[in-house]
Amino acid sequence: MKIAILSQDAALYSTRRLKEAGEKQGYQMRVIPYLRCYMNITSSRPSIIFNGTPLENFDAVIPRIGASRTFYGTAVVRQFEVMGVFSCNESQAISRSRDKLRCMQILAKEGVGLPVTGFAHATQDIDGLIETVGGAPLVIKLLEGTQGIGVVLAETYQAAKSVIEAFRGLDTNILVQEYIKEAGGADLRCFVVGDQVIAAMKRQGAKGEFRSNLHRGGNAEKIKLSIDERTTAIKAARAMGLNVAGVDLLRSNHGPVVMEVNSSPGLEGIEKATKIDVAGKIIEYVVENAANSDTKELIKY
Ligand SMILES: Nc1ncnc2c1ncn2[C@@H]1O[C@H](COP(=O)(O)OP(=O)(O)OP(=O)(O)O)[C@@H](O)[C@H]1O
Ligand SMILES: [Mg+2]
Ligand SMILES: [Mg+2]
Repeated sequence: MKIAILSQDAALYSTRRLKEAGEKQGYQMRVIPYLRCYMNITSSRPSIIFNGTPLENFDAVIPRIGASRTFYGTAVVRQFEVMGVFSCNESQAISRSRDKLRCMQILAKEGVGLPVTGFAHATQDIDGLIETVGGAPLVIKLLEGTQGIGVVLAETYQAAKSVIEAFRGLDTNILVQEYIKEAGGADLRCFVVGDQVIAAMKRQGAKGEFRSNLHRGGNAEKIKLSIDERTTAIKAARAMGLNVAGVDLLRSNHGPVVMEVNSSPGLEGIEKATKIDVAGKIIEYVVENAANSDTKELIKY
């Protein structure tokens, strides 16, 4: 079996581990920097060309598309799909999950627990927006933020109002969210492969920090999930149509709530915290499903 890892950087921990795990299981692994591929999209025999040579005879692809590369990255994944190659996450599902708002709308519709959340751009009715999520304290987020940057805790009504006004001046999209104080500055990363959570860790923010991001000085440890947490993570991944997903949960008074579903979850933090061979489990899933899939019959792009 021949498997392509679509990744811009062969030296990244996740890319290296997937390649290594695949080779260890006896498969032919190749890292393809997708931005350097071009495609013949009109031919009746669709192809992808890399370094002057068509990429042929692949049985499966594992997309590791960077957040800022979603458009071109998903186009390459889609091209593999029209060529009949199995992708462990479909291009459609990756695009869907990259839009945080779309993600929450889908999860809400599917009955997955979420923090009470409002979404706004330039509302004049700031009081109404604050009331929607039950008043202060509340969390305000820039939709485009990452690694905890652009996530603000407003403890009082006045602070919330000032921050929303300031963000409104930036002409940007904002999320206003119920503050889950009882989470105690921690979140749970549930790593879903197929219909199972194969590894889970708890990330705890630095002292006095409500954001648990490892980039903000948090630390991670292995954790055992409750059945409710496990079910929520699996349901969230399924609602998004993702076979491999990192689902982030908060432990709230009203049960587990989903903050985010990631379609290219990193392997380093979770493998180091749990000592689980996550890369190996992804390869096993890919091999089993590439063999059984008949992607040629499906129209799913
Ligand atoms: N409503 C909330 N209540 C309590 N804590 C929260 C809430 N929202 C976010 N946090 C904390 O802040 C951290 C960062 O928030 P979030 O994950 O939404 O943004 P981000 O990490 O910047 O975005 P991304 O995950 O897309 O990179 C979370 O991991 C969590 O610990
Ligand atoms: Mg986050
Ligand atoms: Mg994220």
